[in-house]
Amino acid sequence: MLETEALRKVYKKQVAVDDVSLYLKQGESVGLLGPNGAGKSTFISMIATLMKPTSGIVTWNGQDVIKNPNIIRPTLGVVPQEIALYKELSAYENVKFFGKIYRLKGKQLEQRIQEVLKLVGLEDRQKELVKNYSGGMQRRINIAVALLHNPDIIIMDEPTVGIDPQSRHYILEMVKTLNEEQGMTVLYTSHYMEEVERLCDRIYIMDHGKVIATGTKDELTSILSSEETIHLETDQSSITFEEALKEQSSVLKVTEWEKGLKLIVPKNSRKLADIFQLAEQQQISINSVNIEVPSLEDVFLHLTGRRLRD
Ligand SMILES: Nc1ncnc2c1ncn2[C@@H]1O[C@H](COP(=O)(O)OP(=O)(O)OP(=O)(O)O)[C@@H](O)[C@H]1O
Repeated sequence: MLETEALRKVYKKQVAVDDVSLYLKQGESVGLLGPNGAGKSTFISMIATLMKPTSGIVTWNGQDVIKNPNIIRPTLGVVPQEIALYKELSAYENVKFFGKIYRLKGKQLEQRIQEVLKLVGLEDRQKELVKNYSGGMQRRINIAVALLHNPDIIIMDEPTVGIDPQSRHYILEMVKTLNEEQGMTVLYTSHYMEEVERLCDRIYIMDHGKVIATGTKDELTSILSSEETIHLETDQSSITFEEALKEQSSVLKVTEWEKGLKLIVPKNSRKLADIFQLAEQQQISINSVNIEVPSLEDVFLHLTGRRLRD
């Protein structure tokens, strides 16, 4: 088990990670969900022994990782956010270079190179120079490098940011396979709640350096189980309509979404008739109404008053 206790990092005066306690059991897939700047990269740099914490504890099977980084390094694969590859070399040459750093040799090295290239779906294009790869393909090679030494745990820092949909789909499926079929323990950071919902058994929601909620998706959304979300699709935006809705006693929150307004109301509050009446008074046409169970995005909004992607 990998565990942190009150892990903290202060950069000059900025508290980037504020006493975060988290655990990862063997074989679990755990998500760290939070907006940009929440402290996710700093947190995982500390558990990956790439950065010293200001205070706090990291243990791997009960042993102190900060005092002795070598107890975790051989079992850990880290996929950083930045692409860390030699662009003038081919994918094969890159993976081989890093394999040698992991002290793999000869037949074993060749075998592992081909296994990881196959895993990331790029074995057919391994001879091409990395500079000619798309951003998504480069990310996949970055992941291949992290898997070379057959780690038990993989830590991925927002691996799908800014890449093409095909590579994104490939990476998500691969993470699922690594976890479900090969039993690899996964720590996956993202600001895309749908990725974390899809991949992770348990989720930590982080904001401003702190863990603000944790649990399974069902446990987290049950924070809002007494509420439901109404999506109103309208043909125009209207501040007065929005304000009128906010004044309704049983409307808890009103926010905008791309096609209209999103309302959080107590469950079964039977607000629809009132909403339609208000819309008519304001001469707003409602094109569709959709009542939804809450998502992790709603949980984040509820806890912080902001949207995840602000
Ligand atoms: N080297 C540094 N020196 C000073 N402040 C830093 C440094 N690295 C990060 N920070 C600050 O610490 C906070 C947390 O940053 P961090 O990169 O860990 O967040 P994040 O959740 O990973 O976001 P992102 O996805 O944008 O990287 C931010 O406010 C950031 O500006």
